[in-house]
Order: sequence, then structure tokens, then C-alpha cells
Amino acid sequence: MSDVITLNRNLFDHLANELQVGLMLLDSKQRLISWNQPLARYTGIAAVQAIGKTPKELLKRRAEQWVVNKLERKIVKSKLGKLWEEPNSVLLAEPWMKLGDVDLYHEISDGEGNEYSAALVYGINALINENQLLHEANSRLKQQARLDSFTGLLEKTTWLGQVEQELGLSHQQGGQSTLMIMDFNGFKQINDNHGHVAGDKALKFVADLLKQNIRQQDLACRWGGDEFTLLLPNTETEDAQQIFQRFAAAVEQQAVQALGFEVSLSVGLAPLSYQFRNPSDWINAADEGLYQAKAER
Ligand SMILES: Nc1nc2c(ncn2[C@@H]2O[C@H](COP(=O)(O)OP(=O)(O)OP(=O)(O)O)[C@@H](O)[C@H]2O)c(=O)[nH]1
Repeated sequence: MSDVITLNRNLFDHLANELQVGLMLLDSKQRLISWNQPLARYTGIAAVQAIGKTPKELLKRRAEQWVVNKLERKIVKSKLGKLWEEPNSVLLAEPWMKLGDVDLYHEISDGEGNEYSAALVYGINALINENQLLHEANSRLKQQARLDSFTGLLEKTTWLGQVEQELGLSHQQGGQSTLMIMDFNGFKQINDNHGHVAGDKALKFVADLLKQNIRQQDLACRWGGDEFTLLLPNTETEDAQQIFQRFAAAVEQQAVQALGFEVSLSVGLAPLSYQFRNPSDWINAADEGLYQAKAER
């Protein structure tokens, strides 16, 4: 089966993300140049992790050996596309990573002389039952995660890994996740007026209160200096805003008694967007909100 269509890449990516089926697009060297949202959601592999790799390289990380062998045998057979031509070919890696039937394979031209291969992966919505498994994997990771020794919150690298995973699972079950970045107001002044030990105590006080106030699925991180970040899965930004207001109010109410001086926080919030290619995009969006909040103070 061979179709030739002319397409614009931005439009293609946009349409691909709207599909209910997984769609991957390979260049002439069999490297992935498009990995749509249903595939990302289904496999837990973000587009940013997939792009530039061959499907074989991508699956090798997780796949059982027989899957790798199967792929290798097929790849030797001229084009990788042959693999997808097989009706009902099902690739099984981890139990939750069952790619649905791949039964449509297209040759596509971009109108500028470049040839691509596209494979449609069917059935993935019906097979999605991995949410629970992924959350279990998340909690295992949480237990093994490295913590910031001072505050006991997740340290930056571990937390960023979780954000990357959330990007891959974006919009799971139609939900919306929010990323929050919180910053002390006038922390330098706290250090200057009360000393660094008191400043440290204030950081620890806020971190402890944060730990007590977040839900099991939320992930809090000592981002650095006087900043904390929080990933709130399946949380609308309006709800996250309320969560922050309640938390900030608790901080303000309890600080004087606990520390002997006032403490207040500012926040930047960003909902998850399909446009984010990596965790930095999401953090930058939240940072922009924080910057505005500080400017309006
Ligand atoms: N005590 C203590 N201070 C820290 C730590 N990390 C960073 N700081 C201090 O935190 C201060 C942060 O200063 P700024 O970034 O200007 O923030 P700010 O004073 O809160 O100003 P705004 O954010 O604009 O309200 C700096 O003076 C740092 O030296 C730490 O672990 N302990």
C-alpha cells in the first residue's frame, strides 16, 4: 500500500495529536520524527524522548528480548515499514506497554522531495489500563527517589524526571495537570534581618508544611534557593490556585508563632500544554506567572 500526499509538518503534527489512534512518522533513515500524543500517553514515552530514535532503539530500553529480536529480524528485511504491514502484529514489551495492532502503513512525501513512513497504531485507547500501573511505578520511584537532604523534598533531578514522565502521560484520562513554582517574598531581607540560620529555619518550615498539605500523588521539590516547585497531576489550574491560596494562608498564619517573623509566598502556575516539548517549557511557563506575580506586588 503506498499513498503519496503533500503535507505541511506543523499541520501534520497538529492533526496527529488530535487523532484517537497512535501515529508515528519515520524519516528515510527510519528515525522517528513524529510521535503523537496518543502514543505518548499510551507508552509513557514523551515525544521528546522518542524523536530522533528508531522505534527499535526506543523499545530496546524496555522491551523484552524477544520483542527486540523480532524487530531486528524485521528491520533486516529491507524496510522497517514491512513490520507494520503485517496485520494484527502486536508488540508486547511491559504489560502496560502493549502497542495495539499496527495495520496501516503509508509512504508520505512532504512535497520537497523527502519521503517518510507513517504507521497507525490502532486499539490503543481500548487497551489503556496502565494508569494504575503507572501510578504504582510512580510511587515506587518516589520511594527510591533522591531527596534534598535539607528539606526532605524531592531533589531537582528526580523531580524533573517525574515531570518528564507526566508530559509523556499528558492529559491522561482527560485530566489536566498543573505545575506550580513558589518563591518566598523578600527572603534576602529575612536573612539580613534575622540571620541565615533563621532563613534556613524558614525554608524548612515551609517545606514541612508543604509535605503535610499535599496529596499522595503530588510531587514537591526543593527547586533551589528560596524556591519550591510542585507538580499536581490531574489538577485544573483554578483548583491549583485555590490549593496555593490555602497553603500560603497557612504559612502566613503559622509563621510568626513558629519562626518569630512573618513569611509570605508568591506563586506561578502553568497548566500542562500539548505544546510543551520538555520539562523546561513547562517550568518556564510557570516562571513567567511567578515573574508577573512578583511584578504586581
Ligand atoms: N538562609 C538561606 N538563604 C538562602 C539559601 N539559598 C538561597 N538563599 C538566599 O535567598 C536569597 C534570595 O534572594 P532573592 O532571589 O533576591 O529573593 P527575595 O529576596 O525573596 O526577593 P523576591 O523574590 O523578589 O521577593 C538570597 O539572598 C540567597 O542568598 C539557603 O539555603 N538558606
